[in-house]
Amino acid sequence: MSKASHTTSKSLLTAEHLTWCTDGNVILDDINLAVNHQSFTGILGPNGAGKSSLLRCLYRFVKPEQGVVRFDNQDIWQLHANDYAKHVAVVLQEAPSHFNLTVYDVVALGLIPHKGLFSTANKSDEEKIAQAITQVGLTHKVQQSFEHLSGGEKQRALIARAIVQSPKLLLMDEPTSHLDVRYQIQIMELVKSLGITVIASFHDLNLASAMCDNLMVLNQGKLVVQGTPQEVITAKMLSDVFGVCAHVEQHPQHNVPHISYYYGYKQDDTHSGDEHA
Ligand SMILES: Nc1ncnc2c1ncn2[C@@H]1O[C@H](COP(=O)(O)OP(=O)(O)OP(=O)(O)O)[C@@H](O)[C@H]1O
Repeated sequence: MSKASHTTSKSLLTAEHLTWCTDGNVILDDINLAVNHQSFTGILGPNGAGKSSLLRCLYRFVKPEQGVVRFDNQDIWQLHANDYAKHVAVVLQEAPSHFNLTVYDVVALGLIPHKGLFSTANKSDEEKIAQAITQVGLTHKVQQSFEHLSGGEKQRALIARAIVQSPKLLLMDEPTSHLDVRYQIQIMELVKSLGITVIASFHDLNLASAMCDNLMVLNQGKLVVQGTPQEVITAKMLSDVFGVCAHVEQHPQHNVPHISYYYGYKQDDTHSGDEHA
């Protein structure tokens, strides 16, 4: 279990001593992290731990009080906003309002950082948009109003928009929160297959374990554990950070940690039966 990160030339994104406060409270407390090119990083942690706040600092929505975030070795606050937007796509928990826009229109918005607001899509752009819509399984909804999609369909449309943007870095805040189990797996495998760098927050720890190369666990604004799923997903971490009792074993298909939660346990039962603890 590693508690420190090491910045290397393989890092696309780094944060050093990142601290963000609001209303007199420290929300992110001296975070250090390094995310390698083409890796898939999961951010875990209990409600209120600071996952969304960290993502907001990484996509330049809020400016930290202290510390620096670097993208390709450049301080993100020294970059022109549009230059950063060309390389970084964001999929948030709450779908933005896109009144009167069809699914096609919303997915096409992914072109704006590259082409500007008023340019029209060419043939290759149109093919890219159509392919992304197919990849997320929304071909039958292409002319439907975005506002009338279900929560999961909106999430998939926004992931298609991110695919069209062709970013180097994709940041996602609980990207599977509205997806049924088939689309949770399918969409995460699609995102993984893009070969880009991904950072996503998860509440589904088994999904994160199966999909991510690296995991970072936040607790009360601090980055308390980081490493591979094997290093991070242990009964001790689940007890210490989430306050739950669980058994961790290897997933039968691909040997990553797989959690079974115990219900109605007494505190003394924690850590029972887990060789990873
Ligand atoms: N703009 C803000 N003003 C005041 N408090 C904030 C603000 N943004 C975040 N917080 C507080 O910071 C803490 C972390 O919030 P954040 O949304 O980052 O947590 P999270 O780990 O994403 O939680 P969840 O799993 O519930 O989505 C919370 O206590 C929240 O109330």
